Amino acid sequence: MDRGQRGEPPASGARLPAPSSESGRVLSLALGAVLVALLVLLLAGLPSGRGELRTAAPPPPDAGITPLDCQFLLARARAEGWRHLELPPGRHWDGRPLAVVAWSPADALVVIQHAPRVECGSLIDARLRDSRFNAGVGTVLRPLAASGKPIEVWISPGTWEHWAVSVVAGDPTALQRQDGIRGALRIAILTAAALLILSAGLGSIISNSSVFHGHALASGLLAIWVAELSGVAGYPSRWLLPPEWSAPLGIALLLPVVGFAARALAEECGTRHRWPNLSSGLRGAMFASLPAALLVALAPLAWLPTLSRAVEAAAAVWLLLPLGIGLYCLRGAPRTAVGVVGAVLPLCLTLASSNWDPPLISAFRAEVTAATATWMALVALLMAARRLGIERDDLSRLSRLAFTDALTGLPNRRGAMAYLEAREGNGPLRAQKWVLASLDIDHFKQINDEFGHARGDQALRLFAETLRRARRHSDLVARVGGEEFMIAMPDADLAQMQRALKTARSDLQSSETVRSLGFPLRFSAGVVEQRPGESLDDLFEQADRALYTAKRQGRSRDVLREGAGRGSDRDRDRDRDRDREDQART
Ligand SMILES: Nc1nc2c(ncn2[C@@H]2O[C@H](COP(=O)(O)OP(=O)(O)OP(=O)(O)O)[C@@H](O)[C@H]2O)c(=O)[nH]1
Repeated sequence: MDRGQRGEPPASGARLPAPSSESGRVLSLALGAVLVALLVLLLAGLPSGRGELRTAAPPPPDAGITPLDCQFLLARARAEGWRHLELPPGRHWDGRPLAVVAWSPADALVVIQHAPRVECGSLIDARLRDSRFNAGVGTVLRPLAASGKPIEVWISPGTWEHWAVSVVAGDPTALQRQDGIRGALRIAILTAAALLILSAGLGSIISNSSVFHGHALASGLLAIWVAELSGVAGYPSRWLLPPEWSAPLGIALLLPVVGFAARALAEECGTRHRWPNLSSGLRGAMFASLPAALLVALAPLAWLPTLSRAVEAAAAVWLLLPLGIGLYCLRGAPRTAVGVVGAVLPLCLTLASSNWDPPLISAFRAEVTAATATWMALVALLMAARRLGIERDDLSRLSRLAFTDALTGLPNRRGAMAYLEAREGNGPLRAQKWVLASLDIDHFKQINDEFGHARGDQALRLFAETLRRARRHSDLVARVGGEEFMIAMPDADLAQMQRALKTARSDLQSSETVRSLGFPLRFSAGVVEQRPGESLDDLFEQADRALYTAKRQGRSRDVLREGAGRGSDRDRDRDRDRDREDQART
């Protein structure tokens, strides 16, 4: 018998198995809800298919719109040499009503002139000036087919110059529809970003993991960036940041958004283990993106056009890293690789396309950029939730293994202690009192020596099975040492324990399987009932002492504890010596 272990206090570091991937599941559900909400919003935001033309309405009186002197602006545009476009007759108009709309994520003044009519507005408050167009400065003209004069559009130099203001002319109904889609898209993307913050925040609270804290912060920055980029931050009046911050932040926040996602996605491919230096570099770049964004936001306005190009180029190149890492891990972890590449590629292409401006992206540039960045953040969060779920499951499996005895499948000493400690707390499973039996197979060494270790193992398994059958459903049976077992009965009395032990003994005697082992399987037991105020440590020690007594008295019996006090070390040493003598005689 491995007695040394008997008197030890329960392992204080014993932990219950970790919870399963609950937080991962909650997050997946939350993100699923994000996608559904997006779809619903998009459908609800689309203009109706009846093709009705929205009519112009005066701006609401409380909108704070200062009237613009369009003639003055026209003179200024000519004098300052604003960007000038001409829509000549014939190709663009033929006498039917014609809509002309200018839009851009950045603010700019737009003057639309078809002599003698002049319309003007700024892109920021355009939607308040003309209710027919929500996402840009527009007007509806009815130019005479015979008129030889072109429609002229003047655009002031903007802060995001390479995001050229798009000017479209055509059927008013079609253009209003496009304008409606644009507005719906902007709101849907912003809603997705807001829901991302909620999901990541929820993940932070549930898991208390730094991974989700980071995602929550990045989602917050993403939402501000999307709101500014899409112009939703100025609708119906500015609600997020003062207008002078719109362009600087719309440019600068791309850096941390990309920096965080690049690092998070690269980590999904196990970068930290494979290329620790690269991982540290990405981490450093992620943190550096915050002060870099601040510097860009504080830079003089005149620098912004150049900085805007530089930021987008840097972001596109930066994203090549997770893209490359994702492609590299295609072989080892194809699912993760598809996730990483699928997350990064759309934004990468969108940013890179600013150099050749394909028409579709050009027309919806702000929306496509915001949507692809939100998509990247969404997939990064989903992947993190999935990975954390898998890690938790693995941990849970590992701790189950650590708490279980491999030979018999019973809880081991650590598992038993964790279980008993958990039931000592104030939870609903709290037991008022325990009855404990310490069991030890008699002369097991002899069995091993005579019949071999394999037969010994078989005997241990049979013994465990017999105890399992003899216990009540609520009782704990554990293998706490080599041939040492334990039965713990919550809220029971001594008689119940004695009955269970009696059942086990008679089962062992009558069992054909045990007989086939070729030797009898007997055990000794020390039984104790917990007294008020008695700790589990004390209870174990008392059960231990009772077991020694049972061994000393000739084995194959149960001994209830005698007296209430704890035995002295001298008593125990004396018992041990006597026991050794017994063994030698046997
Ligand atoms: N087959 C097998 N034997 C084990 C296992 N774990 C411990 N043992 C053996 O169990 C025996 C325990 O011997 P002792 O502690 O001397 O106890 P005992 O022979 O049962 O004597 P008493 O307890 O006094 O009746 C040792 O020979 C150990 O090698 C196991 O997993 N499988």
